[in-house]
Amino acid sequence: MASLANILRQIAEPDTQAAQKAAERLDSLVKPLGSLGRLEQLAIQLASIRGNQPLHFPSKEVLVMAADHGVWQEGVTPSPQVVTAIQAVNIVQGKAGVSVLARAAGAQVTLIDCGIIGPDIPGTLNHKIAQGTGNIATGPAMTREQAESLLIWSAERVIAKAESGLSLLAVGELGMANTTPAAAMVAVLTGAQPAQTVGLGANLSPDRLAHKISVVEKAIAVNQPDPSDALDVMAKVGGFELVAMAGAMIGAAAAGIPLVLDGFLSYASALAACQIAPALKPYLIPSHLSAEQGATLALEALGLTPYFDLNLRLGEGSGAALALPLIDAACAIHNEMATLAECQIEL
Ligand SMILES: O=C(O)c1ccc[n+]([C@@H]2O[C@H](COP(=O)([O-])O)[C@@H](O)[C@H]2O)c1
Ligand SMILES: Cc1cc2nc[nH]c2cc1C
Repeated sequence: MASLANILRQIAEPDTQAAQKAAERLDSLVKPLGSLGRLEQLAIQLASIRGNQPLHFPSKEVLVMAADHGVWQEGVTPSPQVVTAIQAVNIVQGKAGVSVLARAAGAQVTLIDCGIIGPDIPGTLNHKIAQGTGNIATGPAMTREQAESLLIWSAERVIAKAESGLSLLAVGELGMANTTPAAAMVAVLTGAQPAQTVGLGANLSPDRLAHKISVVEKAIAVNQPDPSDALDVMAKVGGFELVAMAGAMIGAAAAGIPLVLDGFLSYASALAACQIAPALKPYLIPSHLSAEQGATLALEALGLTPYFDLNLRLGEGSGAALALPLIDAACAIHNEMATLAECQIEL
């Protein structure tokens, strides 16, 4: 296993010349200057990541990280814990929201079991760290060693996939109760109060919100995570799938491929990943604004503006999968539109 420092060293700055070339090409196309709005900025960002390679993403993966959470015991979610295992099966069998949306976008779905309670699940990639995390309301989610080795394992897997042809990665997650550790991570990493980062998750009854906030406050008080040490924050108040997503982000940047974010849980992971590796930021592509309370705060802390807001809060990578056609569209305008000159238009 490589060291984290070694992986971080592989993250290159995006290619400013390629970005400049793409910007010039977009300005020459048969349209009023800038009229394709943020699609143009997206094409420029993608070009800066692709460098000399054609602006095209033939091989896309939606990577779903899944695990269970000890804090489920605190009554912070209405979902039975076994839904994590059941829905993992649905995802790999092509029946879940993310499966359908990824299929429509021409992307493959991979589900990594980082710690789902129960036996190994056929069709998933098994990397169980434990049968769920520790309960963050009473102690750490995992050890620092577990967090670091999972982060590195996840980054290395993405690097290996990119070496065998993967050109674009979208992340997603699955884990009953995981909006609780994610809210704790976002609070600690941004300095916000838990009351600003805790939301209703997957339909928690609003009269249980105050309890969920108190669980996050307790998790922070009991574990005392160090806000300047994202690995400490993830180990103490995070979750296996949240660490694995952060690792995938680091791996994508190290491999020079774009990484599409999903919802609130991916924002929490991105905040941690960006603290560990600030150089990965230019590789991140937001998709949607999650409906979870705290989503705007987390995205603002990341300095990212989402591309769409459909009131989604499914997770699984569903919003990230929905952004893939937008990415193809940004490439297509850059590659296929005629120029003003070809059409004898002078502006
Ligand atoms: O993606 C989001 O923004 C999002 C917001 C709320 C809930 N979820 C999904 O719902 C589960 C967590 O919700 P909860 O209420 O059990 O903490 C987990 O499996 C997530 O994929 C996802
Ligand atoms: C059915 C179901 C599917 C999910 N997918 C992500 N979180 C979920 C929570 C539930 C309850």
